[in-house]
Amino acid sequence: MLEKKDINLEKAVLIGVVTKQQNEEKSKEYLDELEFLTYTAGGEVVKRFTQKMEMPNPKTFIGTGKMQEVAEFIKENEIGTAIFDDELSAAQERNISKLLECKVLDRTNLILDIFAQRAQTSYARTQVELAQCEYLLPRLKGMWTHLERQKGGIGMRGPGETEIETDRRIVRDRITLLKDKIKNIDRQQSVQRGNRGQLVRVALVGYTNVGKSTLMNVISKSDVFAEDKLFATLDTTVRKVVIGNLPFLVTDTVGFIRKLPTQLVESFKSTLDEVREADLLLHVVDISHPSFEDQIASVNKILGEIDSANKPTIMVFNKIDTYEAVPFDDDDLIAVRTKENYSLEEWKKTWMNKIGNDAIFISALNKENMEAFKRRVYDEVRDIHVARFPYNNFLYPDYQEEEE
Ligand SMILES: Nc1nc2c(ncn2[C@@H]2O[C@H](COP(=O)(O)OP(=O)(O)OP(=O)(O)O)[C@@H](O)[C@H]2O)c(=O)[nH]1
Ligand SMILES: [Mg+2]
Repeated sequence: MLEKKDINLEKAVLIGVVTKQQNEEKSKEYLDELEFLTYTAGGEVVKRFTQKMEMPNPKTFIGTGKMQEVAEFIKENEIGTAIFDDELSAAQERNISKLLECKVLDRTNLILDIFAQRAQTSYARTQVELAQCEYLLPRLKGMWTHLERQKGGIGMRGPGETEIETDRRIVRDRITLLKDKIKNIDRQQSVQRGNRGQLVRVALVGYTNVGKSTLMNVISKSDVFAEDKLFATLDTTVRKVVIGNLPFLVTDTVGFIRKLPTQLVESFKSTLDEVREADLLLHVVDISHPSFEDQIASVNKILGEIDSANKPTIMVFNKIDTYEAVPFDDDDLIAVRTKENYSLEEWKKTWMNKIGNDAIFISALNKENMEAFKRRVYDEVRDIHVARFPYNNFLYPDYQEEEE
């Protein structure tokens, strides 16, 4: 078994950079998200360090002066973990560990660990372990080179090499085994999927924590786990839903995140098949989140990676109950009105207006606007259904409000 990194992060510091591509505001947003990830993993952020630089330092991520400052803070405040807001190379991790003398994690580590903690079924656990192995494999060499150097000299190179090779082989064998295991489960699942027949399939997709599972529970009267932490859902749930007299299947699945580690996208491929095989996507967005537009872009990018970018999609803007515009001071003649000052009505007139019918505004929590949502989904599902079974067209008249 692969050893799971023990993350008992009571006290952590975050370290990020401000670069040309990533201004102060963006950097703050990213660190906010990193803090939420840390909290989800079970940690508490005591302090954030940022440094302005052209680009991250290839040896130590941030500069040595700044690193000294971090090291002192860590010592004085008995910090157990330093978390970097990007993927560190093996060499960077090694160098930094020496300087900081505490556990050093990067964004990918953190996400992998949350997935490991949250995986409930053996299927999810297998997929996470595969991602961990894939993350580890290219780093094994780095883990050993400094030992080799210490041993050094003639005649010592052999054993060092052998150890790396042995370790690599163990991890590679494990990867093969895990892939086989996943393939077996996939085979069983595709049989199950075959049994579901020809019903239209709708998949809930979106950034993590936007309310997919909450919406799933509302429309299918089911009880999927929803929580105000990241990646509450790892396993896929499929429910049969009936609107009007029209039955279809709805899938709730894992949420996406900016820079989702590629190893995870790879190993969750079969979970994501549910999305790939769907007839219609409901792209759920948390409109109350300050960077919801970036989140939409991240989700679209991942949808592209799994060949699902061009599916019929309804944008579901959720959490309208907590949407709050930053108040704009009309008397301030210097201030420029920006997106964060937009009211919901102003937002609706932006690019959202262009997608017209395909934008729905709801609160899954308070069940606001659910009738409009149901009508829109019904119409779309009916069109797909009718195209598939032209002969029972007459069965599905236009949507009529359900009597409560
Ligand atoms: N205010 C408000 N909160 C909501 C709404 N919908 C969901 N939430 C809350 O948002 C948090 C996340 O909800 P989930 O349904 O778990 O989100 P998810 O998209 O399934 O998240 P992952 O499974 O982690 O990807 C929970 O605390 C919900 O109660 C809403 O319409 N308004
Ligand atoms: Mg969920």
